[in-house]
Amino acid sequence: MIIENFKDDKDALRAMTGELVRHMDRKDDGLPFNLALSGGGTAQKMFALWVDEYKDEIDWDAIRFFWVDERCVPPTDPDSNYGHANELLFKPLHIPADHVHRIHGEVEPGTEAMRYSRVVKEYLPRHGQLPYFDCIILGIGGDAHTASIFPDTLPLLTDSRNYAVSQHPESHQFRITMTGPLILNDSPLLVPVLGPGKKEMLEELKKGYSATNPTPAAYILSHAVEAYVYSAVFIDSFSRK
Ligand SMILES: O=C1O[C@H](COP(=O)(O)O)[C@@H](O)[C@H](O)[C@H]1O
Repeated sequence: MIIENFKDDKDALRAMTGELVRHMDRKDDGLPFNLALSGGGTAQKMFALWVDEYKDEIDWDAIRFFWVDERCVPPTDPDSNYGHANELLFKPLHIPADHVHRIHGEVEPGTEAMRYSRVVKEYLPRHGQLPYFDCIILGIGGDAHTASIFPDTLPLLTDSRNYAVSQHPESHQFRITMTGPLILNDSPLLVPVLGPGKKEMLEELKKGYSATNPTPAAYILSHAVEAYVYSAVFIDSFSRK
């Protein structure tokens, strides 16, 4: 895991986007680039920057969009991760609907987690037994949750399903989340960490996953083959193999 600190959110997102573009350039099999998006405030900033600065810099037509997680609400709900991507990215860039594979947050969560697990299984190539994304953009919350795997839903880190149902510990909102084995199936993890209240959590992350720091983010970042954290929350840059 490498954590690099930048002077502000935009610079962190620019560095992350540069790495995304390098991954796209390296892919030379002529097949679509399968990208898994996260949601939340960080993703909203990222979409706005992409439209402002990367409209003509990224081959948008080559990308097929998937999600790391979704809140179980309709797409028109202000909480919908797809809803933000649609308003802030897909509509402004005229992304074709058949390039977007969203999680149906409006459907019964258990049924939808199974359906989306199948979609990903059928659509994506495999590495070993599991589907493989060309890049996963992963977020981390102030409580060190990642995807929608929260400190009180740790079994999802080793769940054998591709996607499963989770629940936010405070709001009790249902979520559908990619599970640990799929997140850790060799896909490059690009991890922008922006927003207030995340400094302490990042300092803890540097210590790695242990009995005293058993958080979802620490588990994922400690077990990932390649994970790069782009932050702007004022910690020293850090690298650990
Ligand atoms: O609830 C969620 O939170 C995380 C982090 O979001 P942020 O607002 O702190 O940037 C996000 O990665 C995840 O996709 C989302 O559903």
